[in-house]
Amino acid sequence: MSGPILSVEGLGMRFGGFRALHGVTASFPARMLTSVIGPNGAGKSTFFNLISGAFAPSEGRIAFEGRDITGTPQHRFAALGIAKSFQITNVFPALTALENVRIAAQALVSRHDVWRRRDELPGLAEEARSLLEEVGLTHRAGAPAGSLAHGEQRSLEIAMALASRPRLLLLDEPTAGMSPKETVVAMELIRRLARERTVILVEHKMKLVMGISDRLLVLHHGELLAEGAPEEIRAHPEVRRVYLGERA
Ligand SMILES: Nc1ncnc2c1ncn2[C@@H]1O[C@H](COP(=O)(O)OP(=O)(O)OP(=O)(O)O)[C@@H](O)[C@H]1O
Repeated sequence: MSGPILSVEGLGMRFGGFRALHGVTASFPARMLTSVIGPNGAGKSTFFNLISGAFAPSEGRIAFEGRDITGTPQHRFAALGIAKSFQITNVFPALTALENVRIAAQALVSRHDVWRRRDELPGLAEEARSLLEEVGLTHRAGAPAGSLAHGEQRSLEIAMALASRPRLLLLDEPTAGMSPKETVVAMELIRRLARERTVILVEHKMKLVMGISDRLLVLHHGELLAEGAPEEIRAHPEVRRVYLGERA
């Protein structure tokens, strides 16, 4: 097994006097799918916002590939090799699926090539097509993004996140609002994506991620309650008590 791609030490976040997250120390192995789960209010979104740079932590450190990135502004994350896809649908509805991905890819390339017309940048259309293929949307390339089904739009957002060629992909409740059928497709996609890169997934529904995760972290009341392989988490008495509740 290779070393951790991301590690957090004593990570914490306060909102005014309220401690939403406290003392979380954990490592995320490279090329694995780790899910961060926990009941309502456990601190999952706060944790996601800290490791994706949306908030600077009130306490603790974050290291990416051995480098301290604590407090790095969010707009620098893509250049570091970290991308995220949000719960909120984030596509340009009037543009085609392909154009949406091409724009995401352009945003990175054109930063280094400001004099050229953006639509002339070489290789971008091909790059966008291969990203659409990776998320299973080739057949929808020419469709306006706004006409895609909800699940397809979420896959499109993932393709846009992949445009920065991240080594670490962060996903916040990627199946929120999906039908059961769309959820199955999304889970298969995420599992496939995790073969090529590291994925950290934040999810409320434990059952959903048990089958696809290599490892799980369980948060409860803002603290790390447990971590381990799915079978360890499933059998963990504290997790069963706080999370599975009625079946404990
Ligand atoms: N901006 C904020 N200001 C004040 N309190 C906050 C803020 N964001 C989160 N909290 C509180 O911090 C705690 C953890 O919230 P968080 O959203 O991280 O949990 P969660 O595990 O994602 O929950 P859920 O599954 O319900 O989305 C909650 O009690 C929440 O009310």
